[in-house]
Amino acid sequence: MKLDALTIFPEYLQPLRAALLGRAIDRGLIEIGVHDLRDWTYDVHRAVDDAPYGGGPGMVMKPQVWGEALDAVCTDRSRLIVPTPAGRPFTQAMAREYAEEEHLVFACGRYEGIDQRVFDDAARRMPVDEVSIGDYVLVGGEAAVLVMVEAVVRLLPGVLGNPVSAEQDSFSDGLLEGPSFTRPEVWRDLAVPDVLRSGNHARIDRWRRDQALERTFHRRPELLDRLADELDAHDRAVL
Ligand SMILES: N#Cc1c(-c2ccc3ccn(Cc4ccc(CN5CCOCC5)cc4)c3c2)n[nH]c1N
Repeated sequence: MKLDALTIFPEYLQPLRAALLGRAIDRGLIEIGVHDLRDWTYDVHRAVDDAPYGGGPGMVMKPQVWGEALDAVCTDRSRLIVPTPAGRPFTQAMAREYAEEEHLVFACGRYEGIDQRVFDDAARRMPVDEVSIGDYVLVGGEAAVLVMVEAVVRLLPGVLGNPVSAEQDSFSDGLLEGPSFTRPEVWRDLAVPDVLRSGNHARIDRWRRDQALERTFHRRPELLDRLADELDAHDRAVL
C-alpha cells in the first residue's frame, strides 16, 4: 500500500516514520510520502489561504494550490481522505475498508478548512471521503491523519507481530475491550482475578465476555443497541 499526505507542516507527520509504521516501511509493506503543500505555491509569500467568501472567522485554504498538489500526487487508483470536523465518523469498519485500498492520499487542512471545490473537483476522478475522528475540534488535519494511518496500517498483513489481535479487536465484535492483567499475581494488594489463573479457558472466555458486556453497558450503551439481536440469554442476564 502507498500512502501520501499533503500538509503545510510536514514535520508534524514525522511520527509516521517511527515505531511500527517505520518498521512496516523498512520491510517494504508500505510506502509513505509526506509532501509540503507550499511546494505548489508560486508567489513570494507562498500563500495557501485567503479570506472566506460570505465573511466569517479565520481563513480558508486556496483551491488552486490544493488542485495542483492533488493533480501531482493522485493517480486513477487513489482514494482521497480529508479529515474535517464536519466529516463522517471514522470507524474500525472504515479502517478495514481503507486497508484494502492501493493508494490513500490524505489532505491535511488548516485554518478553517479547504475550499469545498477542491473535493468536488477531485470527486470527478476518484473516491473522496470527508472524515472526522471525533466530536471535538482540532487545529488541523495532521493529528487525525496520524490516527487514521495507524488504524489502517496495523490491519495490513505482516505489520502486527500478532495478527490475531487485529481480528480480535474489541470493536470487531462490537464490544469494548475488558480489563487486562499480567504478572505479578498481586500488586499493591490488588490480585489478578482467580478465573484468569484457573486454566479453564471456557470459564475465562465467558468471564472476559461478561467484563466486556458490563464495560460496554456502562461506558458505551449505544453500542449494545446495535448488538441487541446478537446477545444470547446469558449476555442479557449479565446486563
Ligand atoms: N478529523 C478531524 C477533526 C478536526 C479537524 C480536521 C481538519 C482540519 C482543518 C482545519 N481544522 C481546524 C478547524 C477548526 C474549526 C473549524 C470550524 N468549525 C469547527 C466545528 O464547529 C463549527 C466551526 C474548522 C476547522 C481542522 C480540524 N477537528 N476535529 C476533528 N475530529
